Amino acid sequence: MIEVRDLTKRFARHTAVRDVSFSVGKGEIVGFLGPNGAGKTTTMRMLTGYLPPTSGSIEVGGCDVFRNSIGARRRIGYMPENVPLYDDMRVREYLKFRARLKGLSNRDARTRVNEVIETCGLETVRRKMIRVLSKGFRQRVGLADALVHSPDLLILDEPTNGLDPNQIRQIRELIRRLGEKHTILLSTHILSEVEMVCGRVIIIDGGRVRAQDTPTNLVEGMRAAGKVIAEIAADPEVVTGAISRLDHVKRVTHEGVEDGWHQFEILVDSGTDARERIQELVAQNGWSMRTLYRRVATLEDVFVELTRRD
Ligand SMILES: Nc1ncnc2c1ncn2[C@@H]1O[C@H](COP(=O)(O)OP(=O)(O)OP(=O)(O)O)[C@@H](O)[C@H]1O
Repeated sequence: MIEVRDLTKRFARHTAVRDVSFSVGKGEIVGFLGPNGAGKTTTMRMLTGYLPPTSGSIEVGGCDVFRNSIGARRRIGYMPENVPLYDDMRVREYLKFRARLKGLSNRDARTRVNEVIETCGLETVRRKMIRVLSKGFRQRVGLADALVHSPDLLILDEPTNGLDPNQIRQIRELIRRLGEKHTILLSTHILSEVEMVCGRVIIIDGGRVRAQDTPTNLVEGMRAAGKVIAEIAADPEVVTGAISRLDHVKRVTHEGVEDGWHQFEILVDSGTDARERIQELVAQNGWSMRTLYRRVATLEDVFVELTRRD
């Protein structure tokens, strides 16, 4: 459904997106993750044809987004980060207006608007002015707008941004339902959301793709790399230095202290387990230790590991 090849976008001297390539198959729900400023919005704006790339190519449903922009846009429903709505229009009137702008006949527009109002749970507010809607309902209107011309592909830029936990859950459920009929590319900062709805994840940072895989494979890869947590009552600098010198230990981070017990996070090489050697080290030095366990990795660990700045 989406084929992105060597996509680059430069703004004056700043390169926001560099040589990004990925594809999204029909029916997939793909999470697009990255820290602030990673290049997610810039990439999504290029995918939807709003921003021309400096170089590279994008095909959506077999149409080149720039050479055949009308064909591509017909297949794309885009919900930008801050949904621009007309506050002085009523929900139904606004959606009808948008449907007509997207080329639907008067009759088709009426039918589709009724359908998307139902799909997006907007029945109770269909006659309300957009100005009076809560943020959750505004997001639904944005989604209904993205859906009104029956696109195959939905591109959603932080659809749950700024919503309360109940609204987040409702929008997430809606996205999951939409995923039964549509291909979805979705950017978000909420990693638990990605684990719940996305079959695959693309992580970008500094404008480059750092990883793309299923959430499970990413987490498994991380788990294989392994993290051990230890709480030791001894000088943290001495402990950090000694553990760092053990074989297969990649990094030791002093996480904090509680009642004299210093907590350390120890990253070890794939397939190794440093716990026995840490135990020996603690015994040899006569330190006290109250915790030593391997920690199960989460998608958040993968994200932090791939995008950390130090
Ligand atoms: N029109 C522009 N002119 C100049 N620089 C820009 C422009 N748009 C974006 N940038 C820069 O490109 C980089 C990527 O921005 P982008 O908005 O794509 O990031 P993002 O991953 O969507 O971040 P966020 O999660 O904060 O929305 C940033 O450094 C940003 O300042």
